[in-house]
Amino acid sequence: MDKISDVTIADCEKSTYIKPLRLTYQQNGIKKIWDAMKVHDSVVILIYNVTRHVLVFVKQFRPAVYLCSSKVSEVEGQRVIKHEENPPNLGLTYELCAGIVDKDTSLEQIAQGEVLEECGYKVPLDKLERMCSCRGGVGTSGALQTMYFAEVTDAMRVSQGGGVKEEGEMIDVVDIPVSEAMDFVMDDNVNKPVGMMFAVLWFFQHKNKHYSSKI
Ligand SMILES: Nc1ncnc2c1ncn2[C@@H]1O[C@H](COP(=O)(O)OP(=O)(O)O[C@H]2O[C@H](CO)[C@@H](O)[C@H](O)[C@H]2O)[C@@H](O)[C@H]1O
Ligand SMILES: [Mg+2]
Repeated sequence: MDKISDVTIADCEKSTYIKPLRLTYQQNGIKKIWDAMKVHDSVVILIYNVTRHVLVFVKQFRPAVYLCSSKVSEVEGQRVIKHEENPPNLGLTYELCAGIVDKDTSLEQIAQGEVLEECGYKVPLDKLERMCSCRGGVGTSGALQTMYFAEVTDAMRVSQGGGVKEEGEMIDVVDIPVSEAMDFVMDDNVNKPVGMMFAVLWFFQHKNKHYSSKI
């Protein structure tokens, strides 16, 4: 379990990752205001390890999830989250391997890099199958998320993954047997984004019959 401590909260003045903006516009002649946020587009990858018939997910501490689930206190005029009262697992999530689109390369190349960095599998570009794309956070950001499927084998595992250490990433790779995947994504006690649930359903719809017949 990650040790989280000394959590303070401040307004976000300037960020590389998010930019809050206010739009004014007219809709059918009615004046309106909407507060929106510019964030990076992203890629996510559902990884299926055919050697062991497991789906490969990542587990990490997500500060935004921790913030949403925690009680914020004030200590000497400073907003804080007391880790003694708000256990770090409130912010732990299970997700698909994912990354933001912050480089000027193809989405497939970004996806390939994330699978290697986060999960340790070296996947050829032509093994990345585009699943679909969708909009995230339609009320606030509306960023585009492109989803891929990658079939991997144990032989393609070249490292433990875990994220880019120099960037401070701390990611656990979690294998879930296909036979347990539905129960896992439907478990309300497991924090996860909706995209992960969709991807598992997609897997059962489009892939699992094909693999089951080979076992
Ligand atoms: N807001 C922030 N504040 C500070 N540092 C930040 C930050 N956002 C990113 N970073 C830094 O940039 C790194 C980028 O990480 P990734 O490219 O793996 O994207 P991530 O998986 O977080 O989000 C992707 O995957 C998740 C899960 O699907 C999607 O919700 C999301 O839109 C998508 O970008 C992080 O490790 C962190 O160092
Ligand atoms: Mg990531």
